[in-house]
Amino acid sequence: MPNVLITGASGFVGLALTEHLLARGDHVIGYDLAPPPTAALCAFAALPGRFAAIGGDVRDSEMLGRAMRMHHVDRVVLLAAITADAGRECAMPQAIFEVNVGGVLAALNAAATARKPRVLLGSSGSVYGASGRTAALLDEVDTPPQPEGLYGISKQTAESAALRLASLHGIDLRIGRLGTCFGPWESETGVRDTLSAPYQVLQHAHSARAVRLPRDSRRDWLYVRDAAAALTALLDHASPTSPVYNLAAGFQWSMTQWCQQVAEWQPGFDWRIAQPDRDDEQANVSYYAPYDRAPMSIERLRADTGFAPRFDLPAASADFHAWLQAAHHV
Ligand SMILES: O=C(O)[C@H]1O[C@H](OP(=O)(O)OP(=O)(O)OC[C@H]2O[C@@H](n3ccc(=O)[nH]c3=O)[C@H](O)[C@@H]2O)[C@H](O)[C@@H](O)[C@@H]1O
Repeated sequence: MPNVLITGASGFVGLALTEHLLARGDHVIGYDLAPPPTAALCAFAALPGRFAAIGGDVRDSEMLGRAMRMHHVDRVVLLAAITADAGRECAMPQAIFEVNVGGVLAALNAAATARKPRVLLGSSGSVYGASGRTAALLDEVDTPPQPEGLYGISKQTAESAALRLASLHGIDLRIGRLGTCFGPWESETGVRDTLSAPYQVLQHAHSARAVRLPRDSRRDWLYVRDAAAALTALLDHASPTSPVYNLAAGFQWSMTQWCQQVAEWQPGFDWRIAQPDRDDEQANVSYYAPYDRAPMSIERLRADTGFAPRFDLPAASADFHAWLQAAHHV
């Protein structure tokens, strides 16, 4: 069974990927500043794979190298990130680059001191930036990356810098641009400034607060269990035809459809699109941007790995609801 080191393993996508890999018997070494939540440790203990957590700084190349050598790591997935909003961009611009770019370079240098494991860099659809306003479909070849925020800029920089360093070291590097995830294990990690809109709606619903959407909004929401499967498909692939892949859903649905799903679980759930002319009604769900980003193409991923998402909206909704109930979140 492969030994997989995951940076950012205590985060939203990191926990989902760890669970997915442990379920098939991989050994996972979670490397993160923060410890995994207790609920995740309990879930991991019931799975066939072995899990070990290391508390460490992602910028510390020596410590990463020691962890890779000690655990005979054959695969590395880089998910540690600061997902910044405008406030954090102003407050700590350097830290965003130190972690999102510096942490990636530190891990690649560490990998060069170990058995040169295969490396998968978790990048982001945010690298497309302004292209998302105009393109019909965000494609790895045809769509120019035009990141607008420091987060997207740092991710694009990480992609280019990682490709250069991996080539110098002779390391097998793959890059997966993640779509916008929702689902189990999402929480406020303190370094992710905008929680997904589906999660915000759930938080309001569970606190018996009415939801007022800023507008209806369509997006190619990616259920995090599909994100974990897509990352795994790219990680497993013997010889990808390209270094960069979109990891996305391939279909869209709207936030009003999500509210309808939540209303099925929670009778009496009060939601609507905010009507500012009615008593100055304010929206209480924040979207990432004032426009709907174009969906990401998954044709390259589908053609090369055979990946197909398992969770359309009804399937994701049913699975998420069952998970929330089992975890006593509802
Ligand atoms: O969709 C995306 O764009 C992003 O999705 C995920 O990010 P996510 O899991 O949603 O973020 P968090 O839930 O905040 O997890 C990040 C983790 O990194 C860790 N981290 C962050 C910063 C740091 O310096 N060190 C460190 O270990 C945090 O403790 C946290 O556990 C991926 O991890 C990112 O690489 C990806 O770019």
